[in-house]
Amino acid sequence: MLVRFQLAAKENKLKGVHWKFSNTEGGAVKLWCDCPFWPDDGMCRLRDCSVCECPENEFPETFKKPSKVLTKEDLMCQEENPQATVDRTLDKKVFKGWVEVDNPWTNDDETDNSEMTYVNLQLNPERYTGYTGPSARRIWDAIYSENCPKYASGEMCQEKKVLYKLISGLHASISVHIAADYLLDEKANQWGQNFEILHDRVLRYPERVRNLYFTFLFVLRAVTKASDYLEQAEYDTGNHEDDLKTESLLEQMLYNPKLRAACPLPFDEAKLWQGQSGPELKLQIQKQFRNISALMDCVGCEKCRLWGKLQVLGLGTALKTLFSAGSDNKSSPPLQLQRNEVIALVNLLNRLSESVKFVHEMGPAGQKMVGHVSEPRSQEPSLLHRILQSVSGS
Ligand SMILES: Cc1cc2nc3c(=O)[nH]c(=O)nc-3n(C[C@H](O)[C@H](O)[C@H](O)COP(=O)(O)OP(=O)(O)OC[C@H]3O[C@@H](n4cnc5c(N)ncnc54)[C@H](O)[C@@H]3O)c2cc1C
Repeated sequence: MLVRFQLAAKENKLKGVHWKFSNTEGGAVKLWCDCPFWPDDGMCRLRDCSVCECPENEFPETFKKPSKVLTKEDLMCQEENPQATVDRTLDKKVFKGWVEVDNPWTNDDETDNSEMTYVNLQLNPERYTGYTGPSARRIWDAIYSENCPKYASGEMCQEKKVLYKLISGLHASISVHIAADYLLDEKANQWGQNFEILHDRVLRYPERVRNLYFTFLFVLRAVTKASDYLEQAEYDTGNHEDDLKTESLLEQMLYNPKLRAACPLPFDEAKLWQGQSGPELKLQIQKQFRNISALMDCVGCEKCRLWGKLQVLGLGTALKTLFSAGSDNKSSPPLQLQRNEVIALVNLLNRLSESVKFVHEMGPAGQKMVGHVSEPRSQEPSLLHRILQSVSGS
C-alpha cells in the first residue's frame, strides 16, 4: 500500500512525499513542511538521514486519480446532525470509499494534496541516522515539557496519563529501532545491533518498556476496533497480486484466533472521558496532540521526519478511531479513514510490534552483554507475554 506525506523543506525543493509500503499502504503525508516553532536547523549527519523518493512511474494510477473519494461536504450532514441523516445502508458495509476529511487529532491538513510525492518505505528503513544532539533534544523537550508532561505520581486522571504513555512508548520504540539497526562502523559501513543503546535508553527504565507495551496494545485495540473498515477498504494499487496479498495478510492479522483469544480487549477506551469534564479534557488533549504533530515538521533529519510523521499520524488515527468516531455514543460520526491514515496505522502497529519483539527476544541477552543483570521477568506485563507467545505459536 502507499501513503503520501509532505516531506520536503523548501531548500530541498521537495514539497510532498508519498510513502510506499508493500501494499497495505496507500495515502499521503506532508513530510517537509516548515517548522511553525523555530527556524529549520537540519542536522543530518549521515547520508542515511535523507529520503529517496519514488520515481513518477512507480506511482499507482489509482492513487493519482482517486475515483470515489468522499469529501468533507459529503460527511458534513452526518457529522453535524446525525439524527437528520437517512441511513441508506442496506448491509454491514462500513467502508464507503476513501475519505478526504481532516483528522482532528493531527496538525496537517490531510485534504491538501498539492505537491506531494511518494517514498518507498522499504528503501528508507527506520534506523540509526546520526540525528542527535541539541536539535533532536529540542524536539523531545518541547514534546514532553509543553505538550505531555509526565504525570505526577498521585495523578488519578487516566486521560492525562494516556498521552504521556503513548508518546513515551513511541519514543521507546524509536530508540529500539535505532539500537536494532545501528551503524557500528562508519568507515566499513557495517550495520548491526547496539545493545548498549538498547539498555541505556530503554531497558534500564522499566517504565519506558511498560509504555512501549501500552502503546502497542493501544494501537492494536484501534486496529481491531476498525476491523470491519480495514477488511472492507479497497487495497488497489493496480498490482493485482500485491493487492490480494495485502487483503489476505490484513485478514490474517485482524482475525487471528490466537491473538483474539489472548487479548480480547487490549485497551478499554470506554473507561475514558466519562467524568463531567470529559469533553473539555478531550479537547485539551486533542490540542496537545496536534501540537506534537506540528512539532514533527521541526525534526531536522529527513528520514526521522518521515518516520516521525508517519507514526504520529498512526497514533492520531488510533486516537481518532478510539475516541472520535464510530463509538457507541450515537453522536459521533461513523469511522471514515483516509488511505494515508490506514497506512500509517498499520505501519505503526508493525513498528511497535517489531520493537516489542526485539525487546522481548534481545532484552535479557542485551542486558548480559552490557554487563547488567536482567530486569526481573515480573516487570514485563504478563498479558504481553501471552500475546507474543500466542502470535509466535511458542
Ligand atoms: C520524531 C523523532 C524521530 C526520530 N527518529 C530517529 C531515527 O529514525 N533514527 C535516529 O537515529 N534518530 C532519530 N531521532 C533522534 C533520537 O530519537 C534521539 O533524539 C537521538 O538519538 C539522541 O538520543 P539521546 O540519548 O540524547 O536521548 P533522546 O532519545 O533524544 O531523549 C531525550 C530525553 O528524553 C527522555 N526520554 C528518552 N526516552 C524516553 C522515553 N521512552 N519516555 C520518556 N522519556 C524519555 C530522557 O530524559 C532523554 O534524556 C528522532 C528524533 C525525533 C524527535
